[in-house]
Formats: sequence, structure tokens, C-alpha cells
Amino acid sequence: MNVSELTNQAIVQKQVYYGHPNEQGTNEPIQISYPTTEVVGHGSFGVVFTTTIEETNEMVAIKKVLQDRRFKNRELEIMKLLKHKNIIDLKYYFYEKDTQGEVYLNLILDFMPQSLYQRLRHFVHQQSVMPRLEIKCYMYQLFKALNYLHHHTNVCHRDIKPQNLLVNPNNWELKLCDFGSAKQLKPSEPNVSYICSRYYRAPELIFGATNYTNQIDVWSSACVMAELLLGQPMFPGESGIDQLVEIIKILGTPSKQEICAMNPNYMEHKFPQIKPIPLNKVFKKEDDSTVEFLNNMLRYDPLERFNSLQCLCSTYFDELRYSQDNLREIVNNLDLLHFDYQTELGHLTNDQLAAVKLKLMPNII
Ligand SMILES: Nc1ncnc2c1ncn2[C@@H]1O[C@H](COP(=O)(O)OP(=O)(O)OP(=O)(O)O)[C@@H](O)[C@H]1O
Repeated sequence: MNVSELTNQAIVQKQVYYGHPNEQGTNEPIQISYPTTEVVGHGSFGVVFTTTIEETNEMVAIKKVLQDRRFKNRELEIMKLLKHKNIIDLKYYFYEKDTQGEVYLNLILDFMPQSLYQRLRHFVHQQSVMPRLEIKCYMYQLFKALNYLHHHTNVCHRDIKPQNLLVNPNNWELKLCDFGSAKQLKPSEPNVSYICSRYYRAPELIFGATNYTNQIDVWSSACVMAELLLGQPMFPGESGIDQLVEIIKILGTPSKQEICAMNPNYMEHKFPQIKPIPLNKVFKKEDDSTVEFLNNMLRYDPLERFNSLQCLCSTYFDELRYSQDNLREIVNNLDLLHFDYQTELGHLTNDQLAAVKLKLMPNII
């Protein structure tokens, strides 16, 4: 007797397509069955529930979103492109109609037990802090995901926040999810600036830029790291514009040059002159490499801000590269020191590749 028989859950059968077509490029539908279960997540675009596929025993999350018949679903198109260890994988998808004739798209995804938001709340409720090494392992995996996303697929996620980072607290694995706001940015085409959740919005978005780059995801990631260290959001803005006030309170007023780098069309330059607070005063208990790393990411000018590969190369992560004993086992289990030449380092010139290899894979000759 299986679990669904014990709990009296109805088994449904669906014709589904694979998330990634086979080597021949064909994608014939197959049939799968799973017990219907309760919803675990409510998003702004749909519901998420978790279940187990009977045929393969895979634990999955099914995200069901209303499909506008006039447009291709961008989340589906992007998820079909993505294949990376630190990004939630699209296993299958299918469409279904409800009784009113509305069409829903169902994305069948890898299951992960918790979001980073829930993981952090666990420590806050215990009045303890997240272990610094655990934070480092999550941040490294996030930048591995972003390096692949930004440099191999040219996709910008546009909604990096703790709720969209799924983790396994038992082995510290992290996977990026929710590509509902993601887009392939092209330098010649403008993009809407009203994306990304408030606390994590890069200053160029607050300045209304439409020519922003993948660097907005690095800003959001720095905000996530800061929140894990502080136990609360670093820039808790109460409204769109208050978000900028929160940033200025710590980083100081941006210079004319920095405002121009964020949005060349922004003409109103009237800000009270606020002096920056050095980050070693904000993060009093953290070591120098942690503070320096945050300094390299929390820059107004997106071009001065580290990109995702520079982040991976930061000395902050040296502890993982030169680890021993228990930590080395964790690093090996998470495969942190392995990089795929084509999909993770393929955008580099030979000289750059040699330097990056030396930094990221110090033990591999
Ligand atoms: N693969 C998964 N495994 C486990 N839980 C998941 C998975 N995907 C999503 N969830 C849960 O469902 C929630 C909502 O998922 P998701 O962010 O993809 O939906 P959304 O409708 O875009 O949400 P939002 O409006 O918050 O951005 C997540 O925060 C998480 O708690």
C-alpha cells in the first residue's frame, strides 16, 4: 500500500511534455500520475503544491499559473533554456483547462524543502544567528547560478530575494527559483524599471532606469547576504522612494557621476548631503574579507559593482577553496569547485580563463 492509498488521496493522470527536449530535439508527450496534495505556496501569479510522481518516485513542486492565450509564457520559455545545478530544474510541463474554459500552465519542478527566508526565520526565532559558513556556501551557489544565467544565457532574474532561493538545510544546497520576472536583456531594448521586490531593488531601478543590466541581480544578492548576516533586511524601505532614503542613510548621497551612471536621463539632482557609514561599522562582527566583499557589491555605479564571476573570485570565498576536513567534505558534496568550461566559463578569453581557473580551481592543474 502506498502513501496515497493510506491517506485516501486521489491520483491524477496527466499528459506532460519534458522540460528539455531530447537529443533529437523532439518532445513527444508522456503520461505521469501523482496524488493531488495541498497547496504549499501562494504567489502573486498562481499556486504551488508538492507531490511525488508515481512512475519515477521524484518529489516535485507543481507551479500552476493562469495562461494568457495571447502571449507565449516567458517563464516557461526561459526555464526550458536553463540547466544548472543551482537553478530549479523544469522537469515537465502541461496545460489544463478549468470549467470556465480558462487555460492554466503547470510547471513541474525539482522539489526543495525550504526557502532561504524560512531558514533565516528559524534562526531569528531561536534568537541565534545563521552559521557564517552556511551563509558563505549559499552565497557561493547563488553566484554560480547567476554567473551561468548572466554569461551563458544572458538572462536577468530580476527578482532575487530570500523567498526565491530554495535550500536544503541538511546539506546547505541552494537553488534559484521563480523565473516569472526573468528576461533576456538586450542593450538596444528598454526594460521596465518597476520590477524586483522593494528591499532588494538596485538603486538604478529606483532612479527609473530602463537601460539597466544583469548587475541589478548582484545588488539584490548583496542585500540577501547582508540580511543573512544582520538577521533583518539591510534597506527596509517603507515605500518606493523611502527605499532610496534607506540606501542613502548607509551608502551616503550618490555623486552626480554615480547618478548619471545609474540613469543618464535623471535630471533632478536635489538630495540632502549625507555622509556614508563605513560598512565595518554596520557589520561590526564580520571579518575584513566579508566587509570588503559587501563593499564591492554595494556600489551605486553598476559598472563599478562586481559582476557575478568577480563575486565568485572574491577572497571572501577563499575559505571554501582552501578548506579541509569537514568543510572540504561539504564543499565536495555540493560540487562547489567544479566548473563546466562551456556553460560557466565559455565567455572568457584564453588569458582570462587561465587567471580565473587559477583562482576558482586552485587544486586543479
Ligand atoms: N521547487 C520548489 N520546491 C519547493 N517549494 C517551492 C518550489 N517552487 C516554489 N515553491 C514554494 O512556492 C512559493 C512561491 O513560488 P514562486 O515564487 O515560484 O511563485 P510566484 O507565484 O512567482 O510567487 P511570488 O509572487 O512570491 O514571486 C515559494 O516561495 C516556495 O515557498
